[in-house]
Amino acid sequence: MSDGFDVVSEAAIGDGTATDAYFLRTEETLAAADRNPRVVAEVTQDQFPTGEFDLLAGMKDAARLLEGLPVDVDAMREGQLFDGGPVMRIEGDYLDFARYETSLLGFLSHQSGVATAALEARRAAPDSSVLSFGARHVHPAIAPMIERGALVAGFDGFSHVAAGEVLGREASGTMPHALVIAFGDQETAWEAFDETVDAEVPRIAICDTYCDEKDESIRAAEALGDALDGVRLDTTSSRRGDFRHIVREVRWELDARGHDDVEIFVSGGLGPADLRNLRDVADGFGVGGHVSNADPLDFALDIVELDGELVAKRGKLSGKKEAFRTPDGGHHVGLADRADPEGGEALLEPLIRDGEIVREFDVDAAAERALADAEAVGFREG
Ligand SMILES: O=P(O)(O)OC[C@H]1C[C@H](OP(=O)(O)OP(=O)(O)O)[C@H](O)[C@@H]1O
Ligand SMILES: [Zn+2]
Repeated sequence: MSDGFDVVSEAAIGDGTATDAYFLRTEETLAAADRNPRVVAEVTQDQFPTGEFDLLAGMKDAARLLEGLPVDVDAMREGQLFDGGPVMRIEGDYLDFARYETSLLGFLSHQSGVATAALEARRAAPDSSVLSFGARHVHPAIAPMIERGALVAGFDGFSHVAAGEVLGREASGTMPHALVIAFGDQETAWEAFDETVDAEVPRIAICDTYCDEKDESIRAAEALGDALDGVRLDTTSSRRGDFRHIVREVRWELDARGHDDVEIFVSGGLGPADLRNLRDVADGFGVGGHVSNADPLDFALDIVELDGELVAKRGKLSGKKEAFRTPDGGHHVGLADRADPEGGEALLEPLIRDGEIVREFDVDAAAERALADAEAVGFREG
């Protein structure tokens, strides 16, 4: 039992002991029978298209996990939207990768679920600044995964500092209600923040701690003057009412007093519908739980060829398959050794050859792909 935090180590993930016990028993049993068949195994969520697209993420860690194993892997690129069929295909001797199934599916399922939810929010306010704020809702060890999933979906930033160190990005944010409470009043807290925090950090005052949002926003503008970059309204649900009307009132009162340049950021329980409702009156959003609490997707790993023979358990499709994207944004599944009758392009590309990763990973490129593909397929519109 560890005397540190109850988190799985990178070493356990890397050596494959971050796995379900039955895979180690499977290894033992096959090895004792001297069986180690050559297989093709596919990572799939739905065997056939369902009409609903999801966003693929988590591929960097998945590739890192399989790196060095004597397998060949083909996979879709991160940022690809998909609807049915394989997102990854592994070819090799089964015992060379069997134990990695648990972490492989965990890496892909969780970050893809997060990225898919983040894409819903991103597309709800395409011209606004949208930050991932939800790290507090989840186990700290997975904060980098959450924040990376948000970046793959095109989010503008995130709040978790240590995740930023892992991802090589600066975390950002505003100020908590605790700062106002700890100083005893709003002006003292706002002024202390302005006097203390690095000048590069935007001055965005939380303006809903004790008084009405209009009142505190005007006071923040009067207290900080030109130093104020924005106000954040995080109106608690018991007071929220018509949040859109509140934001418009604050905008009106700031502009009426010459503070047109003070931006309005909103946060607190926001989902895609809220962003659609507020995107023309607010300048930016902090989205937490909608992204961080997203359900993982439901990927499974299935053996579909065994020593060259077609195999599949009930409910799955045998044979090496391909996912195709047709020019009209359609997505369908076919056998990999046959041309696509509808002229679609194959989406799986080399990821690992002889144990070596043959692909770069870039979240900005993934985000570009995600936003373009979401447009092409009409991702969850309306
Ligand atoms: O609701 P979500 O979308 O999950 O986003 C997390 C909320 C919670 C938190 O507010 P508070 O709990 O008031 O904390 P703070 O004072 O730090 O803003 C933060 O400011 C976000 O608004
Ligand atoms: Zn708060």
